[in-house]
Amino acid sequence: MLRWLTAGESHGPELVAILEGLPAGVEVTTPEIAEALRRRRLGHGRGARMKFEQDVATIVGGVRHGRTLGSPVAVRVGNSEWPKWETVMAADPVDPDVLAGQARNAPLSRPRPGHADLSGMQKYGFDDARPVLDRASARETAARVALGQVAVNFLRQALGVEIVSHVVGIGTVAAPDGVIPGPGDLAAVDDDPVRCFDPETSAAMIEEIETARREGDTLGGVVEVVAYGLPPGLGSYVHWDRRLDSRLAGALMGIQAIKGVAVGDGFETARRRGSHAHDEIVGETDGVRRITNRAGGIEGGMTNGEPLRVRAAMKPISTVPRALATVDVRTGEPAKAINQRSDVCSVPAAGVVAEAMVALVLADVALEKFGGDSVEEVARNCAGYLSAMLKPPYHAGAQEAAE
Ligand SMILES: Cc1cc2nc3c(=O)[nH]c(=O)nc-3n(C[C@H](O)[C@H](O)[C@H](O)COP(=O)(O)O)c2cc1C
Ligand SMILES: C=C(O[C@@H]1CC(C(=O)O)=C[C@@H](OP(=O)(O)O)[C@H]1O)C(=O)O
Repeated sequence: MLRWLTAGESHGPELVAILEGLPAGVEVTTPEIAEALRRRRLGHGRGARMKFEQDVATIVGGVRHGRTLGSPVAVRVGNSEWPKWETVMAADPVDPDVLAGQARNAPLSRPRPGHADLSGMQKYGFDDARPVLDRASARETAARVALGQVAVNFLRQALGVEIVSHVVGIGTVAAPDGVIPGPGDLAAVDDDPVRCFDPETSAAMIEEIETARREGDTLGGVVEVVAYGLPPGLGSYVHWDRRLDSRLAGALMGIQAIKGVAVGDGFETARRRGSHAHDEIVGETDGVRRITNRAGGIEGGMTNGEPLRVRAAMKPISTVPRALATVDVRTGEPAKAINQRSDVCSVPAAGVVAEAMVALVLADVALEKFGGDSVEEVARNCAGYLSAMLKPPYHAGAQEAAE
């Protein structure tokens, strides 16, 4: 079983992330993790903080000379802005006179609609939204992306799996169906300002973001993650919590602001007749394949050998510059929500986070299926499974006749 945990606040000194259960021998370096973190900062529509803040990645456990040891992998993602926040966010009590002089330390008493602020204050008994928003913030996704890169390397090295993501919708602008990046197209996607694989749609998306910015508004959208090279049979139909689709949905919904997940053609499939909703199977000399991939590579909660395709829908950024109505919790009077600097649209970044979550879940189900304490052992187990896997025709006589 693969487990992962993150800790840290948005304006704290650093985020900390641990990945436990990975085999030994996965090649991974600090520059690769730094590159994944750089990609997460990409995208037209990101706010000022993305420009001046640096993520400082350090691997502090589980890796030696560029290879995992089989022990927990621990990564720190330092926040270069920490000196500005040090007093406000200090772990230990700070002299009240020193704190009184800090503008940043003023209690945030006007909770922002769409954020965790108000419910978090009620739940944990805070009269200040700061401790809530600092952990609820999507800054935490940097820690997940750092671990996701380790999972990406494992999947590539053990199974030859490649993961790409792209933006398929921003606001009401949608990319045409069927325009999907191939396994080697990630750099091409990243070159686009909104990480959209269709140039015409990309231009319209940028325009949409600029219009929202001018109008003091924010946007959401839809990202798609595609994984190539997965063997059939990862996940299972035998119990709800072993279904790969359920685990992917949970992991993607666990990203801040994700409000919907669709596997394959998702909600569109519900509008079709059965004759046009499923993927017909044809025999080939070396096995079987589906003529279409409407299911997105998952049937019965398992991979079916076709590319995995999963989408996540992100709500518009909650900190709307044209500030939304709220209540000042000190007075109970109507107020405008706190309005710090913020992204107008973070959908391209959410795509990179979604890749990480998909990679972690796929690494988990791959290890469940193939076990193994080293990358080589996992690869051997997978190769053995594939070579022994039943291929049509199944009955013994036909197999013998074919041989
Ligand atoms: C990559 C990424 C960046 C985000 N940036 C911002 C931001 O700058 N401002 C903001 O208000 N919300 C931002 N969000 C969204 C908030 O974190 C999210 O709306 C909030 O946590 C509440 O969402 P929830 O109801 O799903 O928890 C971002 C989300 C992601 C995934
Ligand atoms: C810091 C990141 O994203 C932040 C996510 C975020 C939120 O509310 O989720 C709000 C903004 O931070 P602040 O409130 O300090 O302006 C974003 O910049 C990041 O992605 O690294």
